[in-house]
Amino acid sequence: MGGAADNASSGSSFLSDKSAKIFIAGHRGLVGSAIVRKLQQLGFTNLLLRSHSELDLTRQSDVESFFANEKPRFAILAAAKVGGIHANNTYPADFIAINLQIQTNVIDSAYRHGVQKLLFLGSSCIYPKFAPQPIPEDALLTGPLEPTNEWYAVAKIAGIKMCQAYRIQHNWNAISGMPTNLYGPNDNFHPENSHVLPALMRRFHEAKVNGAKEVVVWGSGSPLREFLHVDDLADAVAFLMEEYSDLGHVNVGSGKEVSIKELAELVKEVVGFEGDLVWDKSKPDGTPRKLMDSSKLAELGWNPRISLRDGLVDTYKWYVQNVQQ
Ligand SMILES: NC(=O)C1=CN([C@@H]2O[C@H](COP(=O)(O)OP(=O)(O)OC[C@H]3O[C@@H](n4cnc5c(N)ncnc54)[C@H](OP(=O)(O)O)[C@@H]3O)[C@@H](O)[C@H]2O)C=CC1
Ligand SMILES: C[C@H]1O[C@H](OP(=O)(O)OP(=O)(O)OC[C@H]2O[C@@H](n3cnc4c(=O)[nH]c(N)nc43)[C@H](O)[C@@H]2O)[C@@H](O)[C@@H](O)C1=O
Repeated sequence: MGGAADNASSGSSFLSDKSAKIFIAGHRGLVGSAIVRKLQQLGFTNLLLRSHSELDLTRQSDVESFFANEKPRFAILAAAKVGGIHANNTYPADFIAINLQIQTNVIDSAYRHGVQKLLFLGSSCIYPKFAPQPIPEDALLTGPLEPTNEWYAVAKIAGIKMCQAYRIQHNWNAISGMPTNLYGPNDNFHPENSHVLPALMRRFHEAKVNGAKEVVVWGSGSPLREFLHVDDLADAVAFLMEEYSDLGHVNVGSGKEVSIKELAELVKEVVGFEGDLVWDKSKPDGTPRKLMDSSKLAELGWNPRISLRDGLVDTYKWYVQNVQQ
């Protein structure tokens, strides 16, 4: 089968045809739902969406049939097995196998069935545990990974390499964006398996409602993390679909880092919990520092807009209206 074509650099503009059929894989998740909101705001009218129960992306023949029948012009891959430090550390087989399956099926079928351009999403955990800070794109594969998420990272690195290989061999327009830690509406607020920001928002909220005196926070509080609101990420995705068609992956960060202790104090304040923090040092800290160098994206012309405080206020409002019992 021939595949899409042949024309990695000169495909027509993403933004110029608002009736183009665009497959957003994972449209009910944190990232996929933000991309849907963004594309709808931009006026796109032909979004192709399938829930996990309608199309299991780990099933190769189902994915192949789906692309053969639907023939989307663009594909954005925001479906993945995702979780925080505890989930990554507890289910290594799921994190490597499911992610390799989903991304291999989607990338290969998209190529075979004429998708003009595909965007793959990785994560800042692809970089070595002790990468130089801020982390430039070329730090990839220069040192050992952080053990709590190496299985997920290996799958994501394979996704980047698959996009590059299809571009090199087939001249196919597949690009990769590497977001930093994200948060916002439709996040996963599971008490153990989620990322730190939604986990703390839920824990502080429940403590406030129940009149608890203390909230437990994992680790030492010293690790540094960079957070980006998912609406900024969705804006960057639309930007990259329009402006970027090249081999190298692109970091997408806010450029601002906070310690987990500072984050916990900020979430506590936004939620309005007035008790104390207790640190559970039996839980892993993970990577000590993870700030990406997003200057490549800035030089292309994109910058984030939403501050952490504003994003937290917005996310807590959404949480109270949509999640809490
Ligand atoms: N959240 C973050 O902080 C970061 C996320 N990213 C990346 O962004 C992307 C999206 O993450 P995020 O939105 O947070 O994750 P979510 O868990 O919120 O969403 C993932 C989506 O993928 C779908 N999905 C999972 N497995 C399958 C499957 N077998 N078949 C079909 N659909 C499936 C899920 O559906 P269902 O829920 O029904 O299973 C869900 O809609 C991922 O690639 C992730 O690596 C990168 C950096 C940071
Ligand atoms: C996006 C990224 O997400 C994961 O990496 P991570 O950045 O380490 O993610 P995290 O949000 O789970 O933790 C950040 C820090 O916060 C501390 N922490 C405190 N209290 C809670 C807490 O209650 N829950 C969680 N999850 N962490 C907590 C926690 O101990 C750690 O020091 C990767 O596995 C990988 O999947 C990936 O790509």
